[in-house]
Amino acid sequence: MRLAVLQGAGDTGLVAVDALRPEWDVQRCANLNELSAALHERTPQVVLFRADEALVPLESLEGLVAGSPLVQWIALVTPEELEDPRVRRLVAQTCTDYQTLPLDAVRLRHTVGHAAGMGRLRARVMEGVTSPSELGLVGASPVMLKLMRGLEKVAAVDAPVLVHGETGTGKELVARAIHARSSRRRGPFVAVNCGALPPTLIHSELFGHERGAFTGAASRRIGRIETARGGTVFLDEIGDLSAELQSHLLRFLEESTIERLGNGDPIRVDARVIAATHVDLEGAVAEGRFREDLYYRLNVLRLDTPPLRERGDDIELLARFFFQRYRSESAPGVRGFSREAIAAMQQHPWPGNVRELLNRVRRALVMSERRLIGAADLGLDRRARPRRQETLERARIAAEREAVLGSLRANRNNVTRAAQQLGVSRVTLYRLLDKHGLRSHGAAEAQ
Ligand SMILES: Nc1ncnc2c1ncn2[C@@H]1O[C@H](COP(=O)(O)OP(=O)(O)OP(=O)(O)O)[C@@H](O)[C@H]1O
Repeated sequence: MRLAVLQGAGDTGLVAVDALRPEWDVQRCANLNELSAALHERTPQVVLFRADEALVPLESLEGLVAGSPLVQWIALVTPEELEDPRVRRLVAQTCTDYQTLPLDAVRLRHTVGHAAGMGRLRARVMEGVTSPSELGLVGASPVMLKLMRGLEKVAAVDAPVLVHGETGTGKELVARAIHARSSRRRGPFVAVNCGALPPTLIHSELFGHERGAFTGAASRRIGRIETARGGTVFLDEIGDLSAELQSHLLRFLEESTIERLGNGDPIRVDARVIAATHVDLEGAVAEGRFREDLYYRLNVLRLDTPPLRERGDDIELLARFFFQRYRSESAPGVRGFSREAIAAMQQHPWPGNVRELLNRVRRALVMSERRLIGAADLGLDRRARPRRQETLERARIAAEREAVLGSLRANRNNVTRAAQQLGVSRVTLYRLLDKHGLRSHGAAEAQ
């Protein structure tokens, strides 16, 4: 069995670790980079680490733990270190067990053996469920694990898939993961954003055209669906396709043939379609904007990417993951997130989902001037955000403006009559007109 040890500064008690040999194949890691490499290359079942801030920022360590859900982590701590609430949290929330220093060889052997057993048990529970990180997806929340299970199932078959979810929830990442786990993984993965191109261009983008098919078509062009031959084509924002393109796509799904613009001959193409949408396609069908037959054809295998606000602790996991990924862009010395920043992230509604989180963390990495990224660095400082009272205030101002405008309209811009109707003096009404920038409405001139 394999064991990795992240050594601490001035470590004592490593004799006890060495005593685990030869039953355990022990690898010593001098720093976080070495441990990270060991996790990828040798996949140890158990990691022993010193919760030693001098060696490694605890936040960074948490990020590493998050990325290796099937490894059992055992903290080696002094009783004093356990007095630090951050150490306590790390141990309680992420570790299988802990040992107090100085190490006792017998107790250590028992603990790592027990952790290895726990690891096997956990692996069996997770059987058939690929860990999100293995797919490039970070997350351990129940909604993400459900998505993973669905992803495994759809990857095993070859039918079209519909991925539905709010913007920035990882639909493309999910599509890539399906492709990577499918029998087509050696073929190409071609992504097209159907909403990003004007209707005139999207036709030839998807299906290609022959030379001279339209003015400006100087040469033949192979469409993206054809380019995905043997692989997967990912059609993002499928709800934006025109009626004509919807029928071409339906034909492709039913007959596996396409026609290039300017040439009526059907061309056989073997490519799997994964479509994505952030809009409710059922609604679009009801309104006649999306073909019902195409919808049913796509909706056979459907996955929903959950909004970030429903992923609980994944928010923190993802933040630490992005922190690690973009760390090199940061000012030196930035070591993690403050507790206030974590709390602000938990409370934020994340309308832009994972993409928004990624952007906020990246920006904070560049902007932060302190050791720990604060809520303000993430743009989530509650003091800087409008408070509820101010929102109410804005609503009152809007209502006031509406009332003034309505009364002026009803009284054909006669200020005297409007003032009477509103129950204020003319002077007050003029003040209100100035306040709301309504003098230009012609009201002031009308008496
Ligand atoms: N679970 C995750 N783990 C790690 N990175 C993620 C995860 N989900 C999304 N991301 C990252 O967030 C960004 C947005 O993801 P992606 O482009 O897949 O979202 P989308 O739902 O397809 O967005 P849109 O609706 O705007 O097309 C990408 O940089 C992606 O790598």
